[in-house]
Amino acid sequence: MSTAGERAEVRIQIVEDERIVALDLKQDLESMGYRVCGVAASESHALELARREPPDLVLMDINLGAGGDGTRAAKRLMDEYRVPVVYLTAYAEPETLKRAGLTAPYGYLLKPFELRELNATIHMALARREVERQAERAELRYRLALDAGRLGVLEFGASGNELELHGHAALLFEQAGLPPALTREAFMARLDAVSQARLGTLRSQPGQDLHALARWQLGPQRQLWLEIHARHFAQEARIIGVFRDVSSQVDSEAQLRQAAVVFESAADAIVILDVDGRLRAVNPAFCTLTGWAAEEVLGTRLTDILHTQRQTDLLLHDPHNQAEPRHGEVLCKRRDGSQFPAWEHVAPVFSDDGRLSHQVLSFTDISALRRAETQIQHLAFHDALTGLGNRHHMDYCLKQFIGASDAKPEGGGFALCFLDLDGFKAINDTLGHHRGDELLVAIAQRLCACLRRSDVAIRLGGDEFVILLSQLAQRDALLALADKLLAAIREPVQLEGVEPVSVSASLGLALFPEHASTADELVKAADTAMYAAKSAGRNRCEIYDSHLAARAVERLQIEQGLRRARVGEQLQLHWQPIVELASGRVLGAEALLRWQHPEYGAISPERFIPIAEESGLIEDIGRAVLQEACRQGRAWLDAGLHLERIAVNVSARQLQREGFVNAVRQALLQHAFPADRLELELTESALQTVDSGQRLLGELRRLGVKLAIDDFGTGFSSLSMLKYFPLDRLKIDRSFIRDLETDANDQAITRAIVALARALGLALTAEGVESAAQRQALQALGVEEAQGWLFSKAVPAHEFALTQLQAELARHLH
Ligand SMILES: Nc1nc2c(ncn2[C@@H]2O[C@H](COP(=O)(O)O[C@H]3[C@@H](O)[C@H](n4cnc5c(=O)[nH]c(N)nc54)O[C@@H]3COP(=O)(O)O)[C@@H](O)[C@H]2O)c(=O)[nH]1
Repeated sequence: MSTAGERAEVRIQIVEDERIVALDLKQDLESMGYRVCGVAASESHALELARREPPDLVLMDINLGAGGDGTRAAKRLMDEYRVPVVYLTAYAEPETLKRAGLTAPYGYLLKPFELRELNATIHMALARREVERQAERAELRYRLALDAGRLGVLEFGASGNELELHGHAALLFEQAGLPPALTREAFMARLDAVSQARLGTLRSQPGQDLHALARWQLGPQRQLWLEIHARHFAQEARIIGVFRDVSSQVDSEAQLRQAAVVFESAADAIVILDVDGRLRAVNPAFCTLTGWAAEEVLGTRLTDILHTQRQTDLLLHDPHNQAEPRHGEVLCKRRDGSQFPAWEHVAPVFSDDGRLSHQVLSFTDISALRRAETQIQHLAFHDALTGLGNRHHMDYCLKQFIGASDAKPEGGGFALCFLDLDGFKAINDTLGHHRGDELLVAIAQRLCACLRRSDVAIRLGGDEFVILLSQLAQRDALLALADKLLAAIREPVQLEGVEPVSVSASLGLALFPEHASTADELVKAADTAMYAAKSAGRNRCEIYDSHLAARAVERLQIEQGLRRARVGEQLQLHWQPIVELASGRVLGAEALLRWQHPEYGAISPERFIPIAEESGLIEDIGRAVLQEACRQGRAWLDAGLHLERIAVNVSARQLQREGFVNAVRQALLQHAFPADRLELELTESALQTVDSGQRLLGELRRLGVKLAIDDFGTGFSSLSMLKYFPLDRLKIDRSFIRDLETDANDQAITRAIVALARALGLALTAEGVESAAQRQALQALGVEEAQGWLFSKAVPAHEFALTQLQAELARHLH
């Protein structure tokens, strides 16, 4: 732009409808050193010239005749091209002056004027325009600053309630749904209390500045953070402030602070790597986990200090695969060289231009997890008590053994030994589960001591063990090992706080592939053989053969049949008389159970009673036997058959069952049978298995029933039990009676039992008397009562009653 001092530069446009006047004026101007850049005679021409080359000033005639209105042209030139206009006119009446005044002209010269007046007016106009231009530029800079900083401006008086808002303030209020025109109070009401107070105080502090970070309530759920810088301009008595929305900045800072806390206090190690893989920051957890101090590792490469070079570790840190977050297990090493497994997460950080700038790596030590997994794995495959393998382990090993055997048809066989402890339940029940567990652990150790490394010992549960014997298909070798195992198990075991105990075991052996083609078949075959060993008297080993399988099937059939059989139906009580030897009088009768199977006919109690005991069915059967015996006893009494007693066998399982005493009481009450005419026969071994035998027998005694020890002399119990248990009678086992007339030992034992019974005040009955010689021998030894086939086998109740009544009748007749 030209200035008045540099006239050659000042471009002036003339707008004059009278051509002569215009030319004169042009000459005058040029003579004064101005450049006339255009002469127009009309409104439109003037605008067209200005559009082509905007002048520094326009000298405008107001009345352009047909060319239009000079004031209208002046207004458009100012508005559209920011060109200052000076009116040169002959008119000065009020209406013209008013119209011209509305266009805010830069000068108004009445024609005729002198050139020096014109020159001075031009000078003043240009000078004013220059000042305005500077103000406009300042305004632009101010606008630009407001825009760039997204600043709002607020202005209010030291008194009063009006508020002016400029800049980006309006945008804010638009967001809040507020009208752009707000009162000062409405604005202040949304500020937090502290900022409200400070801004309020500023009104009474001319010349003071305020810088505040204020919370401004935008809506019920939303608030903005405003950074406000305000000043009290004393002269204007106004407060003007600029403010900007710094909410996202405040939020970011809060997030940064939170992130810093997370970084510092996280339990996971966190490492920040630059693009070269060098450590730029580590958190305290990193130092704790690895043993490195931060200053020792910053700047080093991660691979130099932390990771072992496993394949998975390398994959996680592949430089060609860094754009995606990734995680995986890695093996880390500590400062001292020790290693630990870790779960690592790597996340890339990108700069604004999308380039990878850093990587954030976090990891956590998963040693404890891995240890727990190993432990769980071990627990899943091992017995927690003994440490031997469990059923899963057996299944797994059997698969392996069978696979190896199939791969090597010649000589690849192996054996499976099924082992069940004899009498373990009694020990568990009498000494308690802790001692039972101790015993199992000791047995497991002994088994292992007998085995080779390639054999596998398993505890299936309870007192059942399985041993897989690799490449051992020779029967001799197997039996030798079985003997070794049996001997090892028999050795007394010292348990804590009690006398040493001895158990035996029953072993069943089956060979693969000789006896089975699958794992299940093999286990079943060995189980069958083990049962055979148990049935054959325990403490022995049986090798599987097909007969055993047949017996096992038979056993199963008996068990199934027993489940259906009922006392009084298929199961009937037979009665064997108990005789006074001197007179031959029948004193009583022993109830003996008989089973008439609808398909297989009569099944011996020696066969089905042990199965009923093993399966637990004896508990219900025994209860029914008691009921039936009492019912029958009552019926005989009512019929005039006055037996001194009836004897009923009671098995160990019945005694162990809770409520046995009640069951006896109920049977007696239900059938109104006198308690003192009922004698319960218990074996020595049954007594040993009952936890509190003394108490139990005491309760039975208090009911009034009699108690006899059956098969006396065959059990393992000590004689001291005779002293402790409240007994009434001993029944000499028939094994001592069989050869009594000829065998001096049997005589000596029987004599000793007679003496013992007398000394303890116990009654005595001999069992299994088959011959008159045996009867005499017993009488000679002082035995007064007996039973046996010599007198009668066990017979049905009606037959027994008939015989007794006939005998009584005969006695009466004599
Ligand atoms: N818990 C229960 N056990 C019972 C019950 N009924 C029987 N049993 C027990 O079954 C075993 C076998 O009994 P069984 O085949 O009846 O044998 C008994 C007699 O028949 C037999 N006996 C009797 N006299 C003679 C004889 O002169 N010679 C000879 N060879 N045998 C004879 O002895 C058995 C009597 O046994 P015991 O009980 O020991 O007196 C047997 O153990 C029965 O106890 C029942 O209801 N419950």
